[in-house]
Amino acid sequence: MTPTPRDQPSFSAVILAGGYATRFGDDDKAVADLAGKPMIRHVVERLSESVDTIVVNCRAEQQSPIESALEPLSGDSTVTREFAIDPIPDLGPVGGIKTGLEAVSNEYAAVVACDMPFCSPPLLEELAARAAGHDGAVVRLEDGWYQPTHAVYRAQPMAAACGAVLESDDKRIVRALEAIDCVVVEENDLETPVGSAFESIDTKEALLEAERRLTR
Ligand SMILES: Nc1nc2c(ncn2[C@@H]2O[C@H](COP(=O)(O)OP(=O)(O)OP(=O)(O)O)[C@@H](O)[C@H]2O)c(=O)[nH]1
Repeated sequence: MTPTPRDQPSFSAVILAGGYATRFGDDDKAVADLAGKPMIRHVVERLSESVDTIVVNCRAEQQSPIESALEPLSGDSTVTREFAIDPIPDLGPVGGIKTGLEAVSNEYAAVVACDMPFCSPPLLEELAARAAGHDGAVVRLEDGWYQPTHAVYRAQPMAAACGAVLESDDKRIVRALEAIDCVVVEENDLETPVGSAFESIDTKEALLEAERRLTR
């Protein structure tokens, strides 16, 4: 049965902004300019439609530039922003998800990558509704790939699963998804249009292409 909005638990958001963005070059893609605003700001502004608490996960030296990129945020003064700094950098997205979710006080949280400027609050709301009573909801695309960095999780079990994965030999995020009660939503079963929600900006070329679309 399709979940109704009434079933949707309130949720926080974690933005993953760590890592070294090797495909992007020397710059930090989180604060790279996209159509006149830092990329992470696109993500924060979108998520502010659906959540009242945003946890930004990054390395210690990224915090100050990201804070600058997010100030002042117009019209979202009700959104609380916190930072969750990776105790060990470069553990990959699994490490970032663990650190970010451990800082969340809500039972559920959306996890979104900082390089997904077209992330979709309505889609995350659908995933939150589908996750209700479970440990998470993640989309599987037609090509079989999961979209774990535009998903909703119950914070505590997913953080623990990520911790266990980091301790194991197989550090793939799919192992954490298998360890929790995660609802897998096939792309074709989604009620919300996906649009470009899952598009990640990994290179300078992708940034220019996204800029062209945003400014035309
Ligand atoms: N906290 C944390 N986040 C990470 C780490 N690696 C990647 N991420 C985040 O996970 C998301 C997906 O990252 P990827 O594109 O797979 O990796 P990346 O490091 O950003 O880029 P590449 O080096 O080009 O693969 C992005 O939001 C990154 O900010 C990490 O080591 N720690």
